[in-house]
Amino acid sequence: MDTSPPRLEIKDITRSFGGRAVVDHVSLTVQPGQVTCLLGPSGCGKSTTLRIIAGVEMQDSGTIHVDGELVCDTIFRIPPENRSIGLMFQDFSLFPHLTVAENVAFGLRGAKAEKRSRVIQLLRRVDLERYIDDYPHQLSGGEQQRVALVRALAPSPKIMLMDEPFSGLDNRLRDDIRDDTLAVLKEEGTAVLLVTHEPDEAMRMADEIALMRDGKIVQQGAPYNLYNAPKDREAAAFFSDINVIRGKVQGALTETAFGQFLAPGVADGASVDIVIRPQHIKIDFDRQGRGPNPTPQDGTPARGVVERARFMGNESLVEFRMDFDQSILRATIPSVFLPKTGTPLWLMIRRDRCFVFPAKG
Ligand SMILES: Nc1ncnc2c1ncn2[C@@H]1O[C@H](COP(=O)(O)OP(=O)(O)OP(=O)(O)O)[C@@H](O)[C@H]1O
Repeated sequence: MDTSPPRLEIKDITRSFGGRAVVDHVSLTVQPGQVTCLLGPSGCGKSTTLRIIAGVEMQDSGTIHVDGELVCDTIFRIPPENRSIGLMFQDFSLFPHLTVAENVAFGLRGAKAEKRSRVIQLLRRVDLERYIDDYPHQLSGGEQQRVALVRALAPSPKIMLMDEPFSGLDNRLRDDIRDDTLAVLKEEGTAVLLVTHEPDEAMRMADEIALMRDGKIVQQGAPYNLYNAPKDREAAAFFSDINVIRGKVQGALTETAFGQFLAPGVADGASVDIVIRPQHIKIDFDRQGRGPNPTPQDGTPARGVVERARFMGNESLVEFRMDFDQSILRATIPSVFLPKTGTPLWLMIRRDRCFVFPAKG
């Protein structure tokens, strides 16, 4: 078993502005070669956490360790430039008056020949060696971003902090650059803490996601754990559109139009939200009112009438007005399926893919 300390460890970090805890007892660790994403909505405190680790913002309490050594508490503080931390932001601001080579070499110390060889090695790695003597304005946005990446990596930082580094790039370019960036960071063995508000980006990049809300980390784990076992309704909703069916609990069960659902540990009379993602709703035909033949796993079917159907590219999104309470439920189907408005259809929900949470409010 590896007993070496984490590359980055922050413990119980808190920071308040005007009496409001913007970062509220945040703890996390990142191992070498691991990418951890701090994921959360705008304003939840992600960037402030990153700025504290970088050393440009002071925490009110808590500690930061790198490879087991104290970097910062409320008394002792290693200055930002000595923390072996690379930074990469959305606004990647290369120096316009310096060539690509000079930009990449900017944070490097040592002999000229040595620096040049590290610059060439890195530019070759991101397939940009041919631009070595060009100026940033001669490069596309994606190329500039790759130069910014290798500039940050040039001094071989132990940790890379990235704040929405890809949000300035257009969609298709972004996927390629994300994958390239990830490959380079893994190869260099850098520990990465990446801030993003986009769940897709976090799922694509992260070994581990720390989901943040109102200054706190509410759930932490591998992307599939957060997606498949969200802690609450909001965590489920952060990763995809959701449908919510509310029910009252009696004897640890709740009765709905889709049949009974288990609600263990919830008191009699309390309400629960049954959360189901649109891709886990099954659709069947009406067959002149005879309806479907559900399997035990599908549970009881409930009838709805198509409100509207749209083709989304790789799936169709169908909205139903449900007979039982006139609420709207949304289902996605991975093909072209565009029933006419007013068509009666039956819906079943995949019980193994439902989440039951105590209702709030
Ligand atoms: N220096 C400061 N003084 C006062 N308030 C601040 C300061 N820095 C951040 N805040 C506030 O703290 C909250 C969290 O900001 P932060 O930038 O960390 O959030 P974020 O999750 O990174 O959001 P975004 O994705 O929009 O950048 C915001 O409400 C912000 O206005």
